Amino acid sequence: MLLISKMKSLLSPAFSTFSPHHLPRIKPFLSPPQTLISFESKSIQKPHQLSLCNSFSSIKASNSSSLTDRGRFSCGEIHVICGPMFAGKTTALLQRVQAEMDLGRSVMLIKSNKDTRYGTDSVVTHDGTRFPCWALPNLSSFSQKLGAVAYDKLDVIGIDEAQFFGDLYDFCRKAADHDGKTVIVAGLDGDYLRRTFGSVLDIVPLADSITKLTARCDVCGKRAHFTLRKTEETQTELIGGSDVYMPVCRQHYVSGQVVIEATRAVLKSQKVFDDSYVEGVTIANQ
Ligand SMILES: Nc1ncnc2c1ncn2[C@@H]1O[C@H](COP(=O)(O)OP(=O)(O)O)[C@@H](O)[C@H]1O
Ligand SMILES: Cc1cn([C@H]2C[C@H](O)[C@@H](COP(=O)(O)O)O2)c(=O)[nH]c1=O
Ligand SMILES: [Zn+2]
Repeated sequence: MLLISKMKSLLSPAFSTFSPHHLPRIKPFLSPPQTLISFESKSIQKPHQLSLCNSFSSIKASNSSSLTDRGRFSCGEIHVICGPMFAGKTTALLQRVQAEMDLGRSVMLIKSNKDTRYGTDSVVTHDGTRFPCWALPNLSSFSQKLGAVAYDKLDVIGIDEAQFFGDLYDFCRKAADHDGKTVIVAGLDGDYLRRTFGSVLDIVPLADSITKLTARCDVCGKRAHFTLRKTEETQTELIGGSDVYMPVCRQHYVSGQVVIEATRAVLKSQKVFDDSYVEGVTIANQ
């Protein structure tokens, strides 16, 4: 009974779901990443966090690595923004990050260094809005690169192109559960074949909220849930924009895949033919 009543006292009101539509429009930033960290800013504890945090504060007090240098344990959160390409995932991430900054929270943005389309110092949306970031090969290097003191003072970590980070699960779990960070993750849930992409879906069980956004089908204008690859390449990871990919509805994904797979097959058999022709010519010339 005691245990049940203690558990009840730990339960806070239901978490509100993050909806990017309720967030203010962001202003583009052109300053270097360091300016995103406001060391003077106070971390804001939302009411729904208080009972849980306070209940654990005595346990956490014995574990100095769980305490911020502001002298108290702060609960973290994980919010996932997923969907196909061109759905506005990066836009929503930047809006959320801007909203956190407006609340005086210190923020840093990370993206994968695999995507160098717009350089390595900014997250850039498809319509050109920019925000300074660090481009990293993995997430585990982040706190070390930032340094323990700066990491401790950081409230919010935004991650773009999350599908490219193999260590996403471990990073998010530690950052939210142990280090008290709010982690906002944007990434593709599926690849061009609609297979799960990287670890984005693995963090769903860890998350406070999941937002799946949709784009507009490039063919018919209906809601697009999928990304069609227009080229013959078949590797999972292939950096590109509208030159390589288009957002499509289910109907146009299915019909588009038929056409593209047939084209890929023709190009492949053509390549086999060309290669054997070149080989034959080479042998004949020897
Ligand atoms: N088919 C498209 N090709 C190019 N740009 C598009 C297309 N559809 C939408 N966009 C633009 O992309 C913006 C969303 O960009 P972004 O937030 O970077 O999306 P995501 O991160 O989901 O790929 C939209 O506001 C729109 O201006
Ligand atoms: C579908 C798909 C996409 N990619 C790459 C293409 C882009 O570089 C990024 C997605 O960027 P966005 O911000 O979501 O527009 O991922 C890939 O490598 N493989 C795929 O199957
Ligand atoms: Zn369509």
